Amino acid sequence: HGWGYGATNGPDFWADNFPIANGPRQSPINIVPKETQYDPSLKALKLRYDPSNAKGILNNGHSFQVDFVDDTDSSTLTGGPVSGTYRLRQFHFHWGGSDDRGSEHTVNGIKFPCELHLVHWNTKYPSFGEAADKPDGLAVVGVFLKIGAANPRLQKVLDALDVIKNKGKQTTFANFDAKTLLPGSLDYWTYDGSLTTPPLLESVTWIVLKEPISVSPAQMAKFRNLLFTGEGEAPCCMVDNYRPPQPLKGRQVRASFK
Ligand SMILES: NS(O)(O)c1ccc(OCc2cn(-c3ccccc3)nn2)cc1
Ligand SMILES: [Zn+2]
Repeated sequence: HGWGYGATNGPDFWADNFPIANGPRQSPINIVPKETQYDPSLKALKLRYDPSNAKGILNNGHSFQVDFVDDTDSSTLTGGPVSGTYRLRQFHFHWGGSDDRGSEHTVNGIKFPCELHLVHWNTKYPSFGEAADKPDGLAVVGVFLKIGAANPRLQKVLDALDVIKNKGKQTTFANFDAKTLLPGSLDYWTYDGSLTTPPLLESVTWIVLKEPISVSPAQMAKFRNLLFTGEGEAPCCMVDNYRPPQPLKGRQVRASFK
């Protein structure tokens, strides 16, 4: 049976098939703001997303993701801690079975109910797959979701979930502006890390935004209606699909803000 988030295939078992799980630059981490270092040389993050690049929405059995056409430089990340141009490939979320947990990164040990990941790959490589195992191959922007007022920007995504309830289901998802999911401030923390799911490749420059966006309890309930399981299998709710924080192992976390 493949990796997952269950009692017999969850994060504590991943090292069996993916020994890099115990590597030197694993993600997520707990961010302790007082131990981060403000770096005045860090540039402002520049995110330019073209809504027409949105392609589809897929339940991949671990989360759901919105995939983007990434054969041109029309949806990119530049500036921030990276050099060069990174293309938006997909975004997805991690969330808990209740509002007290669900994020992968934590801040002073605090868990948020949900965390959004916008996944980009370095165009110095020919494709996502080629970039995915290079130390500077990927850049993921992490955005915390905090319980509050319903977030209208999430609604189009949440309304699509009913038709992708089961693992392997997908549907078209056109004309979506991922920029609408970003908070007002692009202040960020950044550190060198990894994919937070197998294959756990140590290829990610993490860019975690300080300001959360809002999500309501009713909207969180919609995430929890998804299933890890395929049609015809005993249904298992897609919840708690987050890896806990990993050892920092001497890494420095830099802040783009004072
Ligand atoms: N949660 S997260 O944002 O850290 C995150 C982001 C992206 C992920 O991609 C997994 C993956 C790797 N590959 C792959 C394909 C071809 C060659 C090598 C790898 N395909 N999917 C996993 C976790
Ligand atoms: Zn993720």
